[in-house]
Amino acid sequence: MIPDIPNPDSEPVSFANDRDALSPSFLDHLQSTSREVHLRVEGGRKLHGDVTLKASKNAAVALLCASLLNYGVTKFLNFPRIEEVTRMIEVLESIGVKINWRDNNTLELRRPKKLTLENLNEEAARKTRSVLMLIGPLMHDHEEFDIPYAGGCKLGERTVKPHQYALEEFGASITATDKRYSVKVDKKAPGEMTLYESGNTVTNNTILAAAGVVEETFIQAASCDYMVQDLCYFLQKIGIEIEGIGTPLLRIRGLSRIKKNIEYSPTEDPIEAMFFISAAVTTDSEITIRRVPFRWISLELIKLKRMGIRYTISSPYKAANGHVDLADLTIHRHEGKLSALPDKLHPNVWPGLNPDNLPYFVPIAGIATGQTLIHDWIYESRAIYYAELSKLGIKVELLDQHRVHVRGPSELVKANMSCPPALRPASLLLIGMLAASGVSILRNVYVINRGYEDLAARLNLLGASVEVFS
Ligand SMILES: CC(=O)N[C@H]1[C@@H](OP(=O)(O)OP(=O)(O)OC[C@H]2O[C@@H](n3ccc(=O)[nH]c3=O)[C@H](O)[C@@H]2O)O[C@H](CO)[C@@H](O)[C@@H]1O
Ligand SMILES: C=C(OP(=O)(O)O)C(=O)O
Repeated sequence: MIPDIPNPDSEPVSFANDRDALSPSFLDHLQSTSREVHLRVEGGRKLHGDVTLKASKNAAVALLCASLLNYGVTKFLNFPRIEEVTRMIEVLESIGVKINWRDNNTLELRRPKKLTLENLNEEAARKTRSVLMLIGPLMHDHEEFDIPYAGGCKLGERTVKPHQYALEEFGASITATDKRYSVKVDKKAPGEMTLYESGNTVTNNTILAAAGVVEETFIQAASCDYMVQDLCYFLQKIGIEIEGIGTPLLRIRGLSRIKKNIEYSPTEDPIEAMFFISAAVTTDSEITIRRVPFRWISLELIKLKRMGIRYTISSPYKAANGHVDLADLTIHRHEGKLSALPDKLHPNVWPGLNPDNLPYFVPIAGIATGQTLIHDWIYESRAIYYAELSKLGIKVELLDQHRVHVRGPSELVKANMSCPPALRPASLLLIGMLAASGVSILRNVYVINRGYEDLAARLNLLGASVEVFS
């Protein structure tokens, strides 16, 4: 019988009505971090010039967990210096991994023979959902261990069941005791298995478990999203056989021990690309975004084109990992000639519209003529945060906890606001503030810094005026 394990994210998000959900005191209450860094945004400026994308948070955290499989030196190039990576580094260092930044974006890691799991930094671990992906690699050399409840964006209930069910196939039994997952391992090879959900972190966890099994594992209903592909390319480089990358059917033949000195460059972030696209469109600016993994946002680009956004794409070239096609994307000015899509916008697992890119359509819809229905079915309460944009003048009507109507065109106005405890919704406020004339204040931006490196400086190079203060 499968033990029922509680989900830490099932706790706090239940809203009596929209007004409760949007009140500043409620948001302040939800804000969990003590690192108080704020932004002062002088908005209403046109952006210009070009910006180069960084690698993604979501591949980076999976790669950090994967580095535990390697007893040699793992060197990651082009690695993002973001809060989420810092939290995972704190966790890995606390269990004995030697980690150094060799230069600004080169990270070197070497695990010890024996990890000191009893010293695991719980405070850092509880701030990220990615610690769940430690279970897959740790299963290979530990029969019993604990992982604290995972954190991450607060978006309503986020299930951990798929992780439990998938890892059970490899012989892990996971129970919850005192805000921790206790894992007991009696290792076995599942052969063929099907994931309970095609989630990204669960797919990565399963791949990391399969990477230590010498028999072939055939995984069905795998996520084929970008961070899964990046993880697979890294694992291939350290000697794991993987077939089916970019498809829901993965065949993996692992190794019992890996000791290699290896270098790997994760791919540029398709979600950061969408952040800059949304910033350019909302401020009606022309900018060039360099190193865009454009095939990972092809559906997003088609939707934008149908709304009237004009863009040009350079000839493709390869990412540093030699696998992913990149191009430079120029977003042209629309001069107010955008129209709402007649059909609803909704996310899906790849190759659908990326769940983390959906939010960036809210400000865009806000300046387009007409009404857009945005249906965020993936998360239980992320749509509630979209209504925060109404404080910046965008007409967002919350229909229920998953759906909003956005009516445009709107004139954006300055505001003084706190970040909600979710990365993409918080970054929407920054986009709105860039477009609103006058000085806006965005308080406590830790949640944005979880996923984007040096955003204020990079926006300022594009002609924005964003000052960081604490
Ligand atoms: C570190 C990392 O990579 N985080 C990403 C990852 O989180 P992660 O993979 O952890 O996402 P979750 O497991 O929380 O899944 C997100 C939501 O989608 C639902 N769901 C997912 C798959 C599915 O086939 N059916 C389904 O209903 C889940 O029940 C959950 O409510 O994927 C999310 C969805 O793209 C992204 O927002 C996160 O940025
Ligand atoms: C939901 C997100 O992240 P996480 O899974 O790390 O909470 C996100 O990156 O938008």
